[in-house]
Amino acid sequence: MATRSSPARASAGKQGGASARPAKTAKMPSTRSKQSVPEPTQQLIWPLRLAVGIWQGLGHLIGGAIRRMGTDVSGIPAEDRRDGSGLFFILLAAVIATFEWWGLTGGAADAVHGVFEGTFGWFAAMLPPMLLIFAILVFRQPGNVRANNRVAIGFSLLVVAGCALAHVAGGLPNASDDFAGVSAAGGMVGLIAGGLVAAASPVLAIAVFSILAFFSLLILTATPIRHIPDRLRGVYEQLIGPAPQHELDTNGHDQSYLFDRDGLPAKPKKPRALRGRRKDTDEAPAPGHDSDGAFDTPLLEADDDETFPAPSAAPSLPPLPPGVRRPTRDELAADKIRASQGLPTSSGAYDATEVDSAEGGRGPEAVTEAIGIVAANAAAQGYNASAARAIPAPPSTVPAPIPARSEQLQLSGDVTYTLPESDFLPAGPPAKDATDANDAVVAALTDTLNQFNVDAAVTGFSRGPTVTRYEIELASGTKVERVTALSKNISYAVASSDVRILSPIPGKSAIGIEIPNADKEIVVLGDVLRSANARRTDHPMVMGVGKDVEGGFVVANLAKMPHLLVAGATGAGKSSFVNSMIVSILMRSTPDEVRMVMVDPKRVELTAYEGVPHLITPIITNPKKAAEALQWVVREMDQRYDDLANYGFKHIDEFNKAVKAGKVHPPVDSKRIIRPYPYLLVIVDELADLMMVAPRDVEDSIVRITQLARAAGIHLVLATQRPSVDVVTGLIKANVPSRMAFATSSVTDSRVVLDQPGAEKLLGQGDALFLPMGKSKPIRVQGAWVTEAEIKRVVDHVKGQLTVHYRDDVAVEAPKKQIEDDIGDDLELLLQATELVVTTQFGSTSMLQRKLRVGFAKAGRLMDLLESRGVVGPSEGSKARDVLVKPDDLAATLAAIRGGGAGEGPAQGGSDVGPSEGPSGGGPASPAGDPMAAALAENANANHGWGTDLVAEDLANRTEAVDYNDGDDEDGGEDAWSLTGR
Ligand SMILES: Nc1ncnc2c1ncn2[C@@H]1O[C@H](COP(=O)(O)OP(=O)(O)OP(=O)(O)O)[C@@H](O)[C@H]1O
Repeated sequence: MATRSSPARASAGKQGGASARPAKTAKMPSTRSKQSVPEPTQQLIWPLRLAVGIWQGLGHLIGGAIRRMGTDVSGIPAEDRRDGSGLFFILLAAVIATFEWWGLTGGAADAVHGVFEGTFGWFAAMLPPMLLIFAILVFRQPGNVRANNRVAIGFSLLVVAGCALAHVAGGLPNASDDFAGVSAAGGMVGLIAGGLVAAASPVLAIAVFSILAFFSLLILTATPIRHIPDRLRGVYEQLIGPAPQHELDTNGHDQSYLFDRDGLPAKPKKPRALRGRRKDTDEAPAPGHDSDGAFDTPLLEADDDETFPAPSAAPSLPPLPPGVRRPTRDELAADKIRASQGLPTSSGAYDATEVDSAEGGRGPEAVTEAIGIVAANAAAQGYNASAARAIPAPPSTVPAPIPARSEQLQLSGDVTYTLPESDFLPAGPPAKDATDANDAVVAALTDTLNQFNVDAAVTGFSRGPTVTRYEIELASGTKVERVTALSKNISYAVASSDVRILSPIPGKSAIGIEIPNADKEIVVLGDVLRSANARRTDHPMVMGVGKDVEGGFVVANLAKMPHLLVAGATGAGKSSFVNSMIVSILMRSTPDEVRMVMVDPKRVELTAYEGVPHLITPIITNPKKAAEALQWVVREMDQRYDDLANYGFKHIDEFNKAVKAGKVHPPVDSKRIIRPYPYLLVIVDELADLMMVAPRDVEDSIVRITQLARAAGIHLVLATQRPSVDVVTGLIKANVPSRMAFATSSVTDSRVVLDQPGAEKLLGQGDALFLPMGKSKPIRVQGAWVTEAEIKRVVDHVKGQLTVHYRDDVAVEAPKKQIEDDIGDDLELLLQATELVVTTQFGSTSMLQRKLRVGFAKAGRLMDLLESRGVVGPSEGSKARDVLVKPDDLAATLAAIRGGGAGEGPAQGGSDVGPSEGPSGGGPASPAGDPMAAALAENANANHGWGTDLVAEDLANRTEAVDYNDGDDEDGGEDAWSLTGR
């Protein structure tokens, strides 16, 4: 390590203190670059300009059509397209086909034919399809330079090998006396390549060029040699059909039908550690062991074959030219224009105004300018930017559709359900591996390290969508603290206050410095769902989370989280995340597999989903009703546990699997139809509103659900913009193991969410720290973005498939009655006490004693009643209690207490979640000594639904047997879950 000296450090070091006088040298390039340089096309004479214009127009026309074919990739920004080149290859293919395939003759045609044939022999006829394939790649993925280069190299080698073999097969003609023979064989290419080797031995030539042809095919298909058997098997299965023995996971989902990024069945996993991958080394569970695998994690990670090339394959960055041009200014300008034109940030991602103020009010142009100045300075000192290389990002997904589900999506009621098409979520612009802004930051960091004589070097960086992580390696004997102590200077050098230092990068002997990109990129949900990670499984609870700092897609299984807390300040990206989550579910699951309860006290965030058949109740906007719905979830959970216990299963997945296999039978005398239980996802998009209304009830329900619901297939997602201890209480936190922290307003809030600082330094707008259950270090991700138009398209499709059937039992059975009775004759006193406590905002028992002239015991009782109604917090010893109701809400609180006291508790008003006139009071008289019958009776009484639909006769029978007291329930029980297709 001590002897390692990168060119960057060595050269910059030699310059010594030169960097101490940056102003003079730095100004020059900056001033120069401000002069308006005419566009290259403007300098051309007009006929030429016209020709260029026509060429580009034609290119865009053809390119646009090709991009819309299959998976729509028309979102590629205009400045990233290479349509002119694509058009060139298409025309070349057309010209060669005209002469070589259709044999156009006479005059110039003969000459052209002579050139092609003379050069490539009869192999010239093979060129058009190759050129056409290459043109399509250039049109559809112009940014994927690495893949395009690979294909170009593959084709070139194939042509050389083909021509050489044709030359040998043509009898090794000689150019001087038989040029016609050369043209009829492998042309000049064949003569030169094949002739040289064949001079030694024709057999050797055949062997060499056959091997070369074979390798060129491997290069073209990006197939490492060791993967050849898998690929062949994949091709075989594509042609003949998959092997029959598919393994099902415990939920009955096919686990063996997994896809790699080429759409072929994936190969078996290899130990990740051996491949030297930079990401976390958690091994995803083997297929078929989904729910009980050791080291289980909610994260889904893809196989890591050639998708992570060795660092030596990394493209070296071009050195910064002297004078440093500032293309990021253009890129930002283009970004802003795109934003203002709604392309592709059409629904507000990175609003143009927000781009302007992204860096502490100075604006990204100022940042870029500052970075450019430092870079110019470093360049003037001989800095060589190629010392630090872009660490190749995980592959950007080759647009491929979300794979068709391997099972027949047959719903109960004989309804065939079609999941939304993959192209409902279009592809985003291709990710960039490195930009000039990254070079400039590398230069600035190197400069800073040199200025402070720290023996360290920037050895690489990995670019994510919003931040880039630069890696710094220390020479031996250099303290880590020497770099971490420079955090303020680094911030200064790169002109960003949002610098985050990771020491070390988990799993690496390197310091990571995360710096926001001046040119951020949007992570589109469609891309995340099409990534190899997401395509590994068709589990219905898998959601697209976003992209990590290394540019890898982050995909997680909500069923394994098993509960998630989402927190962050206003505008940080919570609702966008919740939208991505819901759309992921709608894209991948049927209503028979996943049902949702949505709680949206803000009333605007989730309205788009009203009426989707995955809902079990209309979207709940009233916090009080939400608290009741949570109590229903607890009852549902108990219900499921009863079934698990009665039938002897430990997890709902096993129960469902057994039901699907026909192994679960109801008791002989019952006509109960047992169906699989769907997963139940409960989404609360503002926990604080619920905690304001009924802190104790809500906390109790949440704690009960989170402690037990995993096995019952019930999962909670709690979002809040107020991650304070009164909202996210210790008990809630202890039971919600997975966390998603968006930018918080303080380090205290970050600690509440993550138990560690970090979230306060996030950038907002979807930048987040994701801490899935079982991980100790959060992963920095840029959340996936889904536009309103995409949401609408998916929702319309889903609603078109099925009519929603809400359950009518998601309500509470008179829960407050007992408490209301507690008030007894003290209603007036309680109202006065409420008024007193709320107006003074002082929750003191002795104050009640004095002002209301009551004894200590009475005052204490009033205070307990106030606590039970959420007016004051719990007792804190001798201190006054917290008052939870603001003076503005006094009238509503008094009305609620009055209503409750008069025997019309809030639960009995019109309910968001259905009428509460379900079976009331007392459990049914179950047939003595028959636990199964008792459980069934409980089903019918408390919870007519899920996998336990009862046919009408059965209900009628048991109405007699169990004193079933409400005829309405027969209807409810019968059709609560029957899904009618359209
Ligand atoms: N993943 C993302 N990618 C790009 N931009 C995003 C992303 N998430 C959020 N934004 C930007 O941030 C804005 C605010 O996001 P969002 O409404 O989700 O925040 P929020 O945390 O839910 O705020 P509130 O609590 O006020 O509802 C969005 O309008 C969008 O411009």
